[in-house]
Amino acid sequence: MSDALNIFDLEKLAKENLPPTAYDYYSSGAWDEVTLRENCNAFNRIQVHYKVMVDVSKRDLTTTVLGQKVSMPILLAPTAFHKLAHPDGEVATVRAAGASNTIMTLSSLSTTKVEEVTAAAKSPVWFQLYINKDRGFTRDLVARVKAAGCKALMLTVDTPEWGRRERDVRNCFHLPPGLSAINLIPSNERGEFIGQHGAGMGQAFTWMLDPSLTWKDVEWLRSITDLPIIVKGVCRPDDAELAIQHGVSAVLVSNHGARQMDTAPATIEVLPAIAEQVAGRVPVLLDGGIRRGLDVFKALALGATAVQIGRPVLWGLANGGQQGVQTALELLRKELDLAMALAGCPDIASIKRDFVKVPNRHF
Ligand SMILES: Cc1cc2nc3c(=O)[nH]c(=O)nc-3n(C[C@H](O)[C@H](O)[C@H](O)COP(=O)(O)O)c2cc1C
Ligand SMILES: CC(C)CC(=O)C(=O)O
Repeated sequence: MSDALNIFDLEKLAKENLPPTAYDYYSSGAWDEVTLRENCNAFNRIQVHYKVMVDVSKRDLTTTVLGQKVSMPILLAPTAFHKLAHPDGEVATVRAAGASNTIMTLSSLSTTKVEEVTAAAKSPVWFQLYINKDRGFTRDLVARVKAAGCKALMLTVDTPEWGRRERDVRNCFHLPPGLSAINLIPSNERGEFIGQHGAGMGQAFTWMLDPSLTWKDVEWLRSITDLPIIVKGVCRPDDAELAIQHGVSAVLVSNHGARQMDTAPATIEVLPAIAEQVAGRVPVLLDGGIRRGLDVFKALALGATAVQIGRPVLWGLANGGQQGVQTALELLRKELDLAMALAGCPDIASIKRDFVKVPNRHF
Protein backbone atom coordinates (compact mmCIF):
# COMPACT_ATOMS: atom_id res chain seq x y z
CA MET A 1 0.00 0.00 0.00
CA SER A 2 1.24 3.44 -0.74
CA ASP A 3 0.81 6.61 1.27
CA ALA A 4 -0.20 8.54 -1.81
CA LEU A 5 -2.77 11.25 -1.12
CA ASN A 6 -3.25 11.95 -4.77
CA ILE A 7 -2.09 11.05 -8.29
CA PHE A 8 0.88 13.44 -8.06
CA ASP A 9 2.17 11.51 -5.03
CA LEU A 10 1.71 8.25 -6.95
CA GLU A 11 3.78 9.63 -9.82
CA LYS A 12 6.61 10.60 -7.44
CA LEU A 13 6.63 7.09 -5.98
CA ALA A 14 6.52 5.55 -9.45
CA LYS A 15 9.50 7.62 -10.50
CA GLU A 16 11.45 6.18 -7.58
CA ASN A 17 10.43 2.61 -8.46
CA LEU A 18 10.85 2.63 -12.22
CA PRO A 19 14.07 2.44 -14.27
CA PRO A 20 14.65 6.03 -15.52
CA THR A 21 14.17 5.03 -19.17
CA ALA A 22 10.77 3.47 -18.40
CA TYR A 23 9.69 6.52 -16.39
CA ASP A 24 10.75 8.76 -19.29
CA TYR A 25 8.88 6.58 -21.79
CA TYR A 26 5.65 6.75 -19.76
CA SER A 27 5.83 10.39 -18.80
CA SER A 28 7.15 12.04 -21.94
CA GLY A 29 5.32 14.04 -24.57
CA ALA A 30 6.23 15.12 -28.08
CA TRP A 31 8.89 17.72 -28.89
CA ASP A 32 8.87 20.57 -26.35
CA GLU A 33 6.07 19.02 -24.29
CA VAL A 34 3.99 22.20 -24.46
CA THR A 35 0.75 20.25 -24.86
CA LEU A 36 1.82 17.84 -22.13
CA ARG A 37 1.82 20.72 -19.64
CA GLU A 38 -1.27 22.32 -21.17
CA ASN A 39 -3.40 19.17 -20.88
CA CYS A 40 -3.14 19.53 -17.10
CA ASN A 41 -2.87 23.31 -16.75
CA ALA A 42 -6.01 23.99 -18.78
CA PHE A 43 -8.14 22.19 -16.19
CA ASN A 44 -6.91 24.59 -13.50
CA ARG A 45 -8.07 27.63 -15.46
CA ILE A 46 -11.68 26.42 -15.46
CA GLN A 47 -13.77 27.75 -12.61
CA VAL A 48 -16.43 25.76 -10.81
CA HIS A 49 -19.61 27.70 -10.06
CA TYR A 50 -21.04 25.48 -7.34
CA LYS A 51 -24.57 25.42 -5.97
CA VAL A 52 -25.45 25.39 -2.28
CA MET A 53 -28.33 23.94 -0.27
CA VAL A 54 -28.81 20.88 -2.44
CA ASP A 55 -29.35 17.53 -0.71
CA VAL A 56 -26.15 15.65 -1.50
CA SER A 57 -26.39 13.22 1.41
CA LYS A 58 -26.68 10.34 -1.09
CA ARG A 59 -24.45 10.41 -4.12
CA ASP A 60 -24.48 8.17 -7.17
CA LEU A 61 -21.45 8.09 -9.48
CA THR A 62 -22.71 5.28 -11.69
CA THR A 63 -23.26 5.87 -15.38
CA THR A 64 -23.60 4.00 -18.66
CA VAL A 65 -21.12 4.12 -21.52
CA LEU A 66 -22.03 2.44 -24.82
CA GLY A 67 -24.66 0.43 -23.01
CA GLN A 68 -22.22 -0.75 -20.35
CA LYS A 69 -22.89 0.21 -16.76
CA VAL A 70 -19.85 1.43 -14.83
CA SER A 71 -19.45 2.46 -11.19
CA MET A 72 -18.01 5.84 -12.18
CA PRO A 73 -17.33 7.83 -15.37
CA ILE A 74 -13.59 7.08 -15.21
CA LEU A 75 -12.24 4.48 -17.65
CA LEU A 76 -8.72 3.16 -18.26
CA ALA A 77 -7.10 4.50 -21.45
CA PRO A 78 -5.06 2.16 -23.64
CA THR A 79 -1.38 2.45 -22.82
CA ALA A 80 1.41 0.26 -24.13
CA PHE A 81 3.78 -2.08 -22.30
CA HIS A 82 2.38 -2.53 -18.77
CA LYS A 83 4.99 -5.16 -17.89
CA LEU A 84 7.58 -2.38 -17.89
CA ALA A 85 5.84 -1.12 -14.72
CA HIS A 86 5.03 -4.43 -13.03
CA PRO A 87 5.59 -8.11 -13.88
CA ASP A 88 1.82 -8.78 -13.75
CA GLY A 89 1.36 -6.14 -16.46
CA GLU A 90 -2.03 -5.84 -18.13
CA VAL A 91 -3.51 -8.67 -16.03
CA ALA A 92 -2.97 -6.57 -12.91
CA THR A 93 -4.56 -3.60 -14.64
CA VAL A 94 -7.65 -5.46 -15.81
CA ARG A 95 -8.14 -6.97 -12.35
CA ALA A 96 -8.06 -3.47 -10.86
CA ALA A 97 -10.57 -2.27 -13.47
CA GLY A 98 -12.81 -5.18 -12.50
CA ALA A 99 -12.48 -4.48 -8.78
CA SER A 100 -13.44 -0.84 -9.42
CA ASN A 101 -16.16 -1.90 -11.85
CA THR A 102 -15.06 0.14 -14.81
CA ILE A 103 -13.87 -0.44 -18.39
CA MET A 104 -10.27 -1.01 -19.50
CA THR A 105 -9.21 -0.53 -23.09
CA LEU A 106 -6.31 -2.84 -23.90
CA SER A 107 -3.56 -1.34 -26.08
CA SER A 108 -2.58 -2.99 -29.34
CA LEU A 109 0.90 -2.79 -27.84
CA SER A 110 0.12 -4.76 -24.70
CA THR A 111 2.77 -7.02 -23.24
CA THR A 112 0.14 -9.65 -22.40
CA LYS A 113 -1.99 -11.69 -24.82
CA VAL A 114 -5.50 -10.36 -25.24
CA GLU A 115 -6.98 -13.76 -24.30
CA GLU A 116 -5.11 -13.73 -20.97
CA VAL A 117 -6.39 -10.25 -20.22
CA THR A 118 -10.04 -10.97 -21.00
CA ALA A 119 -9.83 -14.23 -19.01
CA ALA A 120 -8.85 -12.18 -15.93
CA ALA A 121 -11.50 -9.50 -16.56
CA LYS A 122 -14.51 -8.93 -14.32
CA SER A 123 -15.74 -5.90 -16.27
CA PRO A 124 -15.84 -5.08 -20.00
CA VAL A 125 -12.60 -4.85 -21.97
CA TRP A 126 -12.35 -2.79 -25.14
CA PHE A 127 -9.48 -3.13 -27.63
CA GLN A 128 -7.45 -0.25 -29.06
CA LEU A 129 -6.61 -0.75 -32.70
CA TYR A 130 -4.22 0.67 -35.27
CA ILE A 131 -5.21 -0.19 -38.82
CA ASN A 132 -2.17 -1.91 -40.27
CA LYS A 133 -0.96 -1.47 -43.85
CA ASP A 134 -1.62 -5.17 -44.08
CA ARG A 135 -5.43 -5.16 -43.90
CA GLY A 136 -5.47 -8.95 -43.65
CA PHE A 137 -3.50 -8.68 -40.41
CA THR A 138 -5.96 -6.11 -39.06
CA ARG A 139 -8.93 -8.27 -40.09
CA ASP A 140 -7.46 -11.28 -38.25
CA LEU A 141 -6.67 -9.20 -35.16
CA VAL A 142 -10.22 -7.80 -35.05
CA ALA A 143 -11.66 -11.32 -35.29
CA ARG A 144 -9.25 -12.49 -32.61
CA VAL A 145 -10.10 -9.75 -30.10
CA LYS A 146 -13.81 -10.25 -30.66
CA ALA A 147 -13.41 -13.99 -30.06
CA ALA A 148 -11.45 -13.15 -26.91
CA GLY A 149 -14.48 -11.23 -25.64
CA CYS A 150 -13.58 -7.56 -26.23
CA LYS A 151 -16.76 -5.46 -26.36
CA ALA A 152 -15.69 -2.50 -28.53
CA LEU A 153 -12.87 -1.30 -30.78
CA MET A 154 -11.13 1.96 -30.07
CA LEU A 155 -9.57 3.06 -33.35
CA THR A 156 -6.66 5.45 -32.84
CA VAL A 157 -6.60 8.03 -35.64
CA ASP A 158 -3.99 10.55 -34.53
CA THR A 159 -0.99 8.44 -35.43
CA PRO A 160 -0.10 8.48 -39.15
CA GLU A 161 3.47 8.50 -37.82
CA TRP A 162 4.76 8.35 -34.28
CA GLY A 163 5.20 11.70 -32.60
CA ARG A 164 8.78 12.41 -31.64
CA ARG A 165 9.40 11.98 -27.94
CA GLU A 166 12.95 13.20 -27.62
CA ARG A 167 13.53 11.68 -24.19
CA ASP A 168 13.01 8.23 -25.73
CA VAL A 169 15.30 9.04 -28.63
CA ARG A 170 18.03 10.21 -26.23
CA ASN A 171 17.58 7.12 -24.06
CA CYS A 172 17.56 4.86 -27.10
CA PHE A 173 14.49 3.38 -25.45
CA HIS A 174 13.64 -0.23 -26.24
CA LEU A 175 11.88 -3.10 -24.52
CA PRO A 176 14.01 -5.23 -22.22
CA PRO A 177 14.55 -8.88 -23.18
CA GLY A 178 11.51 -11.01 -22.48
CA LEU A 179 8.95 -8.27 -23.19
CA SER A 180 7.27 -7.73 -26.53
CA ALA A 181 4.12 -6.44 -28.19
CA ILE A 182 2.91 -9.99 -27.99
CA ASN A 183 -0.42 -9.63 -29.80
CA LEU A 184 1.34 -8.38 -32.91
CA ILE A 185 4.04 -10.97 -33.17
CA PRO A 186 2.51 -13.21 -35.84
CA SER A 187 2.72 -10.39 -38.34
CA ASN A 188 6.34 -9.55 -37.65
CA GLU A 189 7.96 -10.87 -40.77
CA ARG A 190 11.44 -10.59 -39.36
CA GLY A 191 10.45 -12.93 -36.56
CA GLU A 192 12.01 -10.65 -33.97
CA PHE A 193 10.50 -9.70 -30.70
CA ILE A 194 9.01 -6.44 -31.84
CA GLY A 195 10.48 -3.45 -30.16
CA GLN A 196 13.65 -4.92 -28.80
CA HIS A 197 15.92 -3.44 -31.40
CA GLY A 198 14.53 0.07 -31.66
CA ALA A 199 16.54 3.20 -31.19
CA GLY A 200 13.67 5.34 -29.95
CA MET A 201 10.58 3.16 -29.90
CA GLY A 202 8.79 4.78 -32.82
CA GLN A 203 11.13 3.23 -35.40
CA ALA A 204 10.51 -0.29 -34.17
CA PHE A 205 6.76 0.10 -34.58
CA THR A 206 6.44 2.16 -37.73
CA TRP A 207 5.55 -0.94 -39.73
CA MET A 208 2.24 -1.20 -37.90
CA LEU A 209 0.94 2.25 -38.88
CA ASP A 210 -0.63 3.26 -42.17
CA PRO A 211 -0.16 6.96 -43.00
CA SER A 212 -2.59 6.65 -45.92
CA LEU A 213 -5.65 6.12 -43.67
CA THR A 214 -8.79 8.18 -44.35
CA TRP A 215 -12.38 8.09 -43.12
CA LYS A 216 -13.10 5.48 -45.81
CA ASP A 217 -11.08 3.05 -43.72
CA VAL A 218 -13.52 3.51 -40.84
CA GLU A 219 -16.24 2.28 -43.20
CA TRP A 220 -14.04 -0.66 -44.12
CA LEU A 221 -13.57 -1.44 -40.43
CA ARG A 222 -17.31 -1.27 -39.89
CA SER A 223 -17.79 -3.67 -42.79
CA ILE A 224 -15.64 -6.34 -41.16
CA THR A 225 -17.00 -6.20 -37.60
CA ASP A 226 -20.18 -5.60 -35.66
CA LEU A 227 -18.29 -4.33 -32.63
CA PRO A 228 -18.97 -0.68 -31.78
CA ILE A 229 -16.18 1.61 -32.98
CA ILE A 230 -14.92 4.50 -30.87
CA VAL A 231 -12.70 6.87 -32.77
CA LYS A 232 -9.77 8.06 -30.61
CA GLY A 233 -7.82 11.21 -31.24
CA VAL A 234 -10.38 13.75 -32.47
CA CYS A 235 -9.63 17.38 -31.56
CA ARG A 236 -11.85 19.36 -33.96
CA PRO A 237 -15.63 19.64 -34.34
CA ASP A 238 -15.45 19.04 -38.12
CA ASP A 239 -13.56 15.79 -37.58
CA ALA A 240 -16.13 14.74 -34.98
CA GLU A 241 -18.83 15.39 -37.58
CA LEU A 242 -17.00 13.28 -40.17
CA ALA A 243 -16.56 10.50 -37.63
CA ILE A 244 -20.32 10.44 -37.02
CA GLN A 245 -21.05 10.53 -40.73
CA HIS A 246 -18.84 7.46 -41.10
CA GLY A 247 -20.84 5.59 -38.52
CA VAL A 248 -18.79 5.56 -35.33
CA SER A 249 -20.46 4.71 -32.04
CA ALA A 250 -18.52 7.25 -29.96
CA VAL A 251 -15.97 10.04 -30.32
CA LEU A 252 -12.99 10.24 -27.99
CA VAL A 253 -11.46 13.70 -27.68
CA SER A 254 -7.77 12.96 -27.21
CA ASN A 255 -4.36 14.24 -28.25
CA HIS A 256 -2.73 10.94 -27.31
CA GLY A 257 -1.60 12.30 -23.98
CA ALA A 258 0.37 15.02 -25.83
CA ARG A 259 2.62 12.42 -27.46
CA GLN A 260 1.78 13.22 -31.08
CA MET A 261 1.31 16.86 -32.22
CA ASP A 262 2.95 19.31 -29.85
CA THR A 263 1.20 22.66 -29.26
CA ALA A 264 -2.12 21.00 -30.03
CA PRO A 265 -4.70 22.47 -27.66
CA ALA A 266 -5.47 20.85 -24.35
CA THR A 267 -8.28 18.37 -24.87
CA ILE A 268 -10.50 20.02 -22.24
CA GLU A 269 -10.32 23.26 -24.24
CA VAL A 270 -11.68 21.73 -27.43
CA LEU A 271 -14.26 19.55 -25.69
CA PRO A 272 -17.08 22.16 -25.50
CA ALA A 273 -17.10 22.89 -29.22
CA ILE A 274 -16.92 19.21 -30.09
CA ALA A 275 -19.72 18.31 -27.67
CA GLU A 276 -21.87 21.07 -29.20
CA GLN A 277 -21.22 19.73 -32.69
CA VAL A 278 -21.98 16.14 -31.68
CA ALA A 279 -25.12 17.33 -29.88
CA GLY A 280 -25.84 14.04 -28.14
CA ARG A 281 -25.90 11.89 -31.30
CA VAL A 282 -23.13 9.65 -29.90
CA PRO A 283 -21.29 9.70 -26.56
CA VAL A 284 -18.26 11.99 -26.35
CA LEU A 285 -15.36 10.76 -24.22
CA LEU A 286 -12.21 12.65 -23.27
CA ASP A 287 -8.69 11.88 -22.13
CA GLY A 288 -5.54 13.89 -21.46
CA GLY A 289 -4.34 15.47 -18.25
CA ILE A 290 -6.95 14.11 -15.85
CA ARG A 291 -5.16 14.07 -12.50
CA ARG A 292 -7.97 15.00 -10.09
CA GLY A 293 -11.54 13.90 -9.63
CA LEU A 294 -12.35 17.57 -10.02
CA ASP A 295 -10.98 17.40 -13.59
CA VAL A 296 -13.50 14.63 -14.27
CA PHE A 297 -16.28 16.84 -12.94
CA LYS A 298 -15.22 19.63 -15.33
CA ALA A 299 -15.07 17.30 -18.33
CA LEU A 300 -18.58 15.99 -17.60
CA ALA A 301 -19.91 19.53 -17.20
CA LEU A 302 -18.43 20.40 -20.60
CA GLY A 303 -20.15 17.52 -22.35
CA ALA A 304 -18.16 14.31 -21.81
CA THR A 305 -20.04 11.13 -20.95
CA ALA A 306 -16.91 9.73 -19.31
CA VAL A 307 -13.15 10.24 -19.23
CA GLN A 308 -10.15 7.98 -19.56
CA ILE A 309 -6.93 8.09 -17.58
CA GLY A 310 -3.60 7.04 -19.07
CA ARG A 311 -0.53 7.83 -16.99
CA PRO A 312 -2.28 7.68 -13.58
CA VAL A 313 -2.86 3.95 -14.23
CA LEU A 314 0.82 3.45 -15.00
CA TRP A 315 1.87 5.29 -11.83
CA GLY A 316 -0.42 3.00 -9.88
CA LEU A 317 0.89 -0.10 -11.64
CA ALA A 318 4.45 0.86 -10.72
CA ASN A 319 3.33 0.99 -7.06
CA GLY A 320 2.33 -2.60 -6.39
CA GLY A 321 0.56 -3.76 -9.55
CA GLN A 322 -3.19 -4.36 -9.21
CA GLN A 323 -3.37 -2.76 -5.76
CA GLY A 324 -1.62 0.38 -7.02
CA VAL A 325 -3.97 0.74 -10.00
CA GLN A 326 -6.90 0.36 -7.61
CA THR A 327 -5.37 3.08 -5.45
CA ALA A 328 -5.24 5.42 -8.46
CA LEU A 329 -8.84 4.65 -9.41
CA GLU A 330 -10.17 4.97 -5.88
CA LEU A 331 -8.31 8.26 -5.25
CA LEU A 332 -10.00 9.72 -8.32
CA ARG A 333 -13.37 8.24 -7.39
CA LYS A 334 -13.23 9.82 -3.92
CA GLU A 335 -12.19 13.18 -5.34
CA LEU A 336 -15.02 13.13 -7.88
CA ASP A 337 -17.48 12.17 -5.16
CA LEU A 338 -16.32 15.07 -2.98
CA ALA A 339 -16.36 17.49 -5.93
CA MET A 340 -19.97 16.49 -6.65
CA ALA A 341 -20.93 17.05 -3.01
CA LEU A 342 -19.27 20.47 -2.90
CA ALA A 343 -20.84 21.48 -6.22
CA GLY A 344 -24.36 20.40 -5.25
CA CYS A 345 -24.58 17.47 -7.66
CA PRO A 346 -25.95 14.23 -6.19
CA ASP A 347 -25.58 12.27 -9.42
CA ILE A 348 -23.86 12.34 -12.80
CA ALA A 349 -26.92 13.63 -14.65
CA SER A 350 -27.00 16.74 -12.45
CA ILE A 351 -23.51 17.86 -13.57
CA LYS A 352 -24.52 20.51 -16.12
CA ARG A 353 -22.75 23.03 -18.35
CA ASP A 354 -23.47 26.02 -16.09
CA PHE A 355 -21.32 24.63 -13.28
CA VAL A 356 -18.14 25.65 -15.09
CA LYS A 357 -16.75 28.70 -16.78
CA VAL A 358 -14.05 28.35 -19.44
CA PRO A 359 -11.76 31.37 -19.91
CA ASN A 360 -11.04 31.11 -23.63
CA ARG A 361 -12.79 28.90 -26.12
CA HIS A 362 -11.15 27.42 -29.19
CA PHE A 363 -12.92 27.38 -32.58
C1 LIG B 1 3.05 5.41 -21.99
C2 LIG B 1 1.85 5.65 -22.87
C3 LIG B 1 1.54 4.71 -23.85
C4 LIG B 1 0.42 4.91 -24.65
N1 LIG B 1 0.09 3.94 -25.55
C5 LIG B 1 -0.98 4.11 -26.33
C6 LIG B 1 -1.35 3.11 -27.25
O1 LIG B 1 -0.74 2.05 -27.33
N2 LIG B 1 -2.43 3.36 -28.04
C7 LIG B 1 -3.14 4.52 -27.96
O2 LIG B 1 -4.11 4.71 -28.71
N3 LIG B 1 -2.83 5.47 -27.07
C8 LIG B 1 -1.77 5.29 -26.25
N4 LIG B 1 -1.46 6.26 -25.34
C9 LIG B 1 -2.35 7.42 -25.15
C10 LIG B 1 -3.43 7.13 -24.08
O3 LIG B 1 -4.38 6.22 -24.57
C11 LIG B 1 -4.18 8.41 -23.65
O4 LIG B 1 -4.66 9.06 -24.80
C12 LIG B 1 -3.33 9.36 -22.83
O5 LIG B 1 -2.42 8.67 -22.02
C13 LIG B 1 -4.24 10.24 -21.97
O6 LIG B 1 -3.51 11.20 -21.31
P1 LIG B 1 -3.01 11.09 -19.79
O7 LIG B 1 -1.84 10.14 -19.80
O8 LIG B 1 -2.60 12.48 -19.49
O9 LIG B 1 -4.14 10.58 -18.96
C14 LIG B 1 -0.35 6.08 -24.51
C15 LIG B 1 -0.03 7.02 -23.53
C16 LIG B 1 1.05 6.80 -22.71
C17 LIG B 1 1.37 7.82 -21.64
C1 LIG C 1 5.19 2.10 -29.67
C2 LIG C 1 5.04 3.35 -28.84
C3 LIG C 1 5.59 4.51 -29.58
C4 LIG C 1 3.59 3.51 -28.37
C5 LIG C 1 3.34 4.71 -27.53
O1 LIG C 1 4.13 5.08 -26.69
C6 LIG C 1 2.15 5.53 -27.72
O2 LIG C 1 1.18 5.08 -28.35
O3 LIG C 1 2.13 6.67 -27.22
